[in-house]
Amino acid sequence: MDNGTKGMSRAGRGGSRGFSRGGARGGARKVSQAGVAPPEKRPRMDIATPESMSQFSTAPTTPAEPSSATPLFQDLADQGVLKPNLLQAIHNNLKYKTMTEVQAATMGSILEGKDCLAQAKTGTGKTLAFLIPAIQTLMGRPPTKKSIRAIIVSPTRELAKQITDEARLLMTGFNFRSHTSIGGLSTSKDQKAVLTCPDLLIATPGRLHDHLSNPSLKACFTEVQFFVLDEADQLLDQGFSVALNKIMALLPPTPKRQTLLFSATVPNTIKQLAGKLLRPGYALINTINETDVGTHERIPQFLIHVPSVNTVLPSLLALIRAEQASTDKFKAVIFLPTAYQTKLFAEHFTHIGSTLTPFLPTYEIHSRLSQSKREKTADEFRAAKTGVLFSSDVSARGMDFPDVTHVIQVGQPSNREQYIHRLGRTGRAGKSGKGFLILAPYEAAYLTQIKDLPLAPHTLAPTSTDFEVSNSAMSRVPEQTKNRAYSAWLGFYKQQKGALKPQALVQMANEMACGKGGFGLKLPPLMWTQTVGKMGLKGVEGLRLTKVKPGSD
Ligand SMILES: Nc1ncnc2c1ncn2[C@@H]1O[C@H](COP(=O)(O)OP(=O)(O)OP(=O)(O)O)[C@@H](O)[C@H]1O
Repeated sequence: MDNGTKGMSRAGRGGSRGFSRGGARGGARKVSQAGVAPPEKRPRMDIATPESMSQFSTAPTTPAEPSSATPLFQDLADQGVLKPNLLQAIHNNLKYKTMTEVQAATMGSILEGKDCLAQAKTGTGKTLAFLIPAIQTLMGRPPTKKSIRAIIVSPTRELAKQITDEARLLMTGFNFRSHTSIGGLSTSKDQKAVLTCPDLLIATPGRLHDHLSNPSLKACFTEVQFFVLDEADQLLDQGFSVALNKIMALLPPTPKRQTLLFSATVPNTIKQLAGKLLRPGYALINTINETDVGTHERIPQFLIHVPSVNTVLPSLLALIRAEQASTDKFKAVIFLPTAYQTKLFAEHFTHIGSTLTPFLPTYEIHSRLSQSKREKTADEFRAAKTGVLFSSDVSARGMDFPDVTHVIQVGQPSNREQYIHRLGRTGRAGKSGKGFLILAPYEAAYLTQIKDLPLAPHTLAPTSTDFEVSNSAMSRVPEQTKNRAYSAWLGFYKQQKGALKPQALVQMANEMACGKGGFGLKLPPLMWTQTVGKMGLKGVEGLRLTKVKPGSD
């Protein structure tokens, strides 16, 4: 538990960054230059009716149209919708004067009390678009009982912490308390903090559900006035939907509670669901033109097809070398499909980064690390001028690491949306960036999911030195890491649409485990029979089985 006047590290660093090279501000300026922007350039906004729920309307009817040449936070204060002391806090604590396009498009409606489903590209300031109205809610009608008044739900722990930092910075000078409730932290400490009814609670779904179902904490949730799902499509999707449904059912019903859904990607299924969660008359706002794709034009995207599973690592090395040479401050996020592959790639690169000139430090974030380690690494990478962060999807959404020059996705993302969010870790707040996707032949089916996105083919031939350096680094990676990465690889690819048949999949995994350019093992790792059964690979030739659970011998 912290008071709102403390702890402002991340957002403070981001506080003076502007949208100087186009991007969101450029977009917003287009709206206002002509007084009223041409229809295709305007954010699509509508007041939803049940009939209009399945699509975003083109009718710009909300009062959030910017009124000056560049939409300013001051405009909202002049219209009487933003409180003057909150405007001061935005100016003084965040140092922002200009609204981004999504902020200009949504905040009028939200500050007037409407529910909202908002879609805007990655890195365009959606967090403040819901945080500012959240804080204004805290400044308004006091609750009749002591209660948490605003809740923000985030799919990942790191994002929850980041939102808390930004909220605390904005709340500096106000007497509000916030608390972050996330998995991986002491439950009893967390419960004690929740029991004091902080004004603003930022939580991950599992922990929030635990609190809501705890009778001793029930009283703290009686007057929640403001409820946000950040990365709403992910929260309402299969993995989280059960927890989310329970959360919604446990929150005391009140017609006065405002609910907001925000994301850079909103598939149609989620638009339909929104109708059930939001009150009638909610605002649908989409700042992405119908003809546009969900990625930024200024981030060139490249596709690298590697010829085999054992050219992935040397190709990645060749790519890092080439791209490092092309920029002063190479700062990359490299996404892998699973936690254990992330660990393997990070341990492998640790032995390489130190040999490069200039030295490239390695960072690693995934769910197999302790929460404190995850947070420490996120903070270190945020502050880093250069380096390579190997990450699983825990950093795919929302994370705002400053000045990331490259996003490299190694292996297929779990779906189309995840590709867009991962790419969005670069080119944020109007900055430039570059994206690469490295696919092996067995991943070709994934391309149908992103066929409309502008990926240009990129050829890359790793040299014999790349192979040598990669193999030598791999020989120093502990065998346990390789064994786990092998099993995780099989588990991930077995589940993917258009995956190889089981026999071919195991053969590919074995090639990776023992082939040159791969893990360099003498034999494929032993697999626990129960794991093999769960993966649906029972009886597949080529697997080496053990009845002993790994790690228990
Ligand atoms: N009005 C503004 N002017 C300048 N910079 C801003 C403004 N609003 C937000 N930013 C900065 O823009 C960056 C991206 O914002 P934010 O993280 O909210 O993006 P997002 O749209 O939520 O991205 P994602 O879809 O990846 O979650 C942050 O560093 C934030 O501090």
